[in-house]
Amino acid sequence: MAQVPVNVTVTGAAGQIGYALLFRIASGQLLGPDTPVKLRLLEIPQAVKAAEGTAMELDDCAFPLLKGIDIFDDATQAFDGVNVGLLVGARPRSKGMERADLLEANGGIFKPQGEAINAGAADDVRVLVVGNPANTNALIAQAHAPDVPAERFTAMTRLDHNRALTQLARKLGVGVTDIKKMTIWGNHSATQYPDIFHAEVNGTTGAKAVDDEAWLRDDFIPTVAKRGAAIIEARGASSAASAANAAIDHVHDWVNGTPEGDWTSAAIPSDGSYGVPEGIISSFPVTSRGGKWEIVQGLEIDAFSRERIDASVQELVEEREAVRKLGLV
Ligand SMILES: NC(=O)c1ccc[n+]([C@@H]2O[C@H](COP(=O)([O-])OP(=O)(O)OC[C@H]3O[C@@H](n4cnc5c(N)ncnc54)[C@H](O)[C@@H]3O)[C@@H](O)[C@H]2O)c1
Ligand SMILES: O=C(O)C[C@H](O)C(=O)O
Repeated sequence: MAQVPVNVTVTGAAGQIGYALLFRIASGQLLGPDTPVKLRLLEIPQAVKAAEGTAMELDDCAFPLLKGIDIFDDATQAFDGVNVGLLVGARPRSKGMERADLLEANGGIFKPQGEAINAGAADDVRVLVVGNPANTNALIAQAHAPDVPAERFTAMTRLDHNRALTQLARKLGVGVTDIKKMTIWGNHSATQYPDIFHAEVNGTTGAKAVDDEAWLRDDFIPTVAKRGAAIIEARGASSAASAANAAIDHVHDWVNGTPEGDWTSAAIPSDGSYGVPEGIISSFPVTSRGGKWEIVQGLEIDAFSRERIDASVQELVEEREAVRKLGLV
């Protein structure tokens, strides 16, 4: 029997991440080679024409799995029947903008999108927020979708995870597939903490294999945490193909499961594990089984890691306070 297509809604579809993402979704890389998809693209009215151009190109690829493309400038319509929501479109920080202004501007996007998901999403909806500040935007959307299980709202730290894998692999002269159990903790921001104490590399830990605390502290952690800014500096635009790639990885693993003997990183609502206050959407080491993320339990956290996890989590708590004051959560 022919499979029913999965509805994938992508916001910010005419943006640079959207352009790198849509073709990979349509080719089957998001959900697998046997799963047909229908794309529902959401854009602001001024960018609908550009989204139409991208849709023409998608048509021209004749992807066997792509069963339809609809374009909207209205969130309620775009999220009607959505199974997978990729919330990419966001308001970037402009010159002179304070953090509270940025959070408020994004509240104007993620509140109505949360409401639209609540109103029309399919029962199995899964949401990945990519648009920055991703963790807190996810929290805002979640707050306005009370009928959707809270754990269906996640934010992307998979790009940070992948960046950390490459940096460590380079340092050790190994392949990225030789490294398992990398972890990103906290916020998708410069306070994030990439943790190699639990990473496994050819029978030892990442930290022991490196055996160089100065490199870890002064090179690895800041390189990973500030990589987004370094890309903007070099490219004159923020990361796009790598961000799209990470979004594909996140949803693919969420739906299909993480490999045995490994884990990944995703920002998911905290259940209080590792002293992270319940409810904030923070990055953890996670596995996915049966379509659900689970936080890896029982890891020993030493003082070096504790300090860094706490700092990033504190930033998330402050962002939650700020959006609470704005009445957004
Ligand atoms: N979490 C991560 O790892 C990560 C990595 C890279 C970029 N990002 C973030 O992803 C976001 C998108 O990046 P980009 O490079 O594609 O930006 P972009 O400016 O190229 O595209 C954003 C698109 O979103 C659209 N948009 C704005 N408001 C919208 C709304 N209310 N509904 C629907 N669409 C809307 C815009 O019209 C634009 O086409 C940014 O916030 C960026 O900071 C996150
Ligand atoms: O868009 C940004 O500010 C950077 C982005 O989040 C990234 O990590 O590449």
